[in-house]
This record gives sequence, structure tokens and C-alpha cells, in this order.
Amino acid sequence: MVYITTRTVLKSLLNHQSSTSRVFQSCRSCYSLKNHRQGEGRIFTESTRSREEEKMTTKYTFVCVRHGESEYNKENRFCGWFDADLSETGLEEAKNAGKMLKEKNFTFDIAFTSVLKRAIKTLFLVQDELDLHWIPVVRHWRLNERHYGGLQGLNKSETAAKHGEAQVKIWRRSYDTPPPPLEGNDPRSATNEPKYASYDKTVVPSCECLKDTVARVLPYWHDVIVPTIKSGQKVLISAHGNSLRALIKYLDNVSDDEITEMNVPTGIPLVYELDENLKPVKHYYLADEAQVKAAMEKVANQGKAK
Ligand SMILES: O=C(O)[C@@H](CO)OP(=O)(O)O
Repeated sequence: MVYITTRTVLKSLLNHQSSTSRVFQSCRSCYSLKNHRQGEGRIFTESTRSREEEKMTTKYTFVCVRHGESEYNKENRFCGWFDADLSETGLEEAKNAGKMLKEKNFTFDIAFTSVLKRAIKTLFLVQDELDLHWIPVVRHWRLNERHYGGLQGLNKSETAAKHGEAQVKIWRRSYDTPPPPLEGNDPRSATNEPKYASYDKTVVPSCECLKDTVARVLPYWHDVIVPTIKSGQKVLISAHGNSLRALIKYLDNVSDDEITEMNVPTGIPLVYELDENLKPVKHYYLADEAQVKAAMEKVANQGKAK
């Protein structure tokens, strides 16, 4: 049987719209592309591949999860590198993420997260549910949320009312258009936070587009996370909407246009199965399709004017 990676599937679907039936049999992420092309965002659900086929192709599995709802998410504010805490709902979402993983018997040897408390706390609550408090946790700024520059702290709906929904969508979801920068002396700047004190000043950005985020997430993926996965350790990553979009874009070879429609829901674990070359074989959220779709739409709608 010819082995088809999800990357090949995406390309096949884009190039050969009429001859997809064989491809569809191989990977249900195709369904996600169909939805994506209708502007609903890609949804990854459990594969219909046979167990036999999965055994042949999946060599490594890792899980990533976006933190639970933050106080800034709740107030619909741009957050970025601002260190917002989890809301009550976010605490529950994080615990539920742990429960979903427990129910499916996931376990981990090591976890990676950012230096922002919403991701760190989410990770801890997941560890708590899994009784995995003891595993090593590595925190790094390269997994931080995309820096939202001068938008940090502003209400997304009010910003859409002021600048237009289209502009806010460009700021939120375009690949290479950054938001307005934050001045170094702005009290919202993270430049003087102790957590970045040991790094060169240039580590703290004044703003980032997704392309910038990809550029700082990928070295960490390649240099630290990939060798860990290849060593056979089961990896969990607790991160953010846009640092995960950066990783997903790379792993699934999502185009600059397609990535504008992709939203990552809070607190729903996303499982990636990889082949021996670390190419995705399949990927799926640990929730039913309707729940994932609703959660993605909720994120997308945050940029609408009320
Ligand atoms: O505000 C942010 O930092 C991010 C994630 O919460 O929001 P958005 O979905 O608008 O990129």
C-alpha cells in the first residue's frame, strides 16, 4: 500500500480536487481541509486508518494543548506577552484537558511550555489530573504567545469597531503583517520583566507577525523538542494559540493563505502522530467535531465588532 502523509494529502487535494476518494480513505484530516476551504477552519478528527496501517506508519506521538481561557480571553483583550492568569473557566478547561488525556490513557515523560503563567498553570493542572507532577517541565520564551505589540491590552471588539473587522483579522491572522509595535518605554513592555533579564534585550520583541513567531518557535522545535521525541520520550507541549499555529503551519505545510482561517481552541488536546521522519501521519483533537468546531468559531469571532 502506498503510504500517504497528511502533507501529501493536502497537496493532492489542492491540486486534484476531482480525484480525492482514495486520499479520503487514508486520512480524515481531509475532511478538515474541506471545511477549511469553506472558511470554517481546519478540524482534525480521529483517523479512519486501519490499526494495521497506523502501526506501519506512526513512530512517535506527541500532544499539544492551548492553555485554558485566560482573564484577557474572558475580557476579549489582546494578550500576547502580557502575563494574564487563567480565568475560572480556564482553570476548568485545563482540568478537563487532563481528564480527556487520562480517559484515553495518555502519559508523558516530559513537558514543554512557555514562560507565561496561563500555559504553565494549564500544564500543571493537566499533570495533576494525570498524576504526573514529577515529570520534567521545561519552560522557554520561544513557546510564548505571539507578541501583540501596541494591541496588547486592547479590547478586540472595540478595536474592530475602530479599525474595521478586516484590519483586525489581518492583525490577528495574517501570516506576515505585524500589529503596530509597542514602544520600549511603554509600561506594557516586557523588556524589564525578570524572566527575560538573562537574555539579550533583542529577545523581547516590540511586536510579531506569525512569520516572526514561526522563526522563533522552529529553532526550539528542531533543536530541543525533536531530539526529545526522537529519544523515545513522550512529549506534551502546553502553549498558546499562535505559537501552536506556528508549529501546525510548519508540521502540516499549511500555506500562508490557509493559515489565516485556522484557530486553535483553548484547552482541547491536539494529538500528533508522526512517522520516522517526524512528518505527521495523522492528528486529531480529543473532543468531538461539533465541540471543536464551536470552540474554533468562538476564537474566530473574538475579532468581530459588537
Ligand atoms: O490575544 C492573544 O494573545 C491571542 C490568544 O489569546 O489572541 P488571538 O486569538 O486574537 O490571536
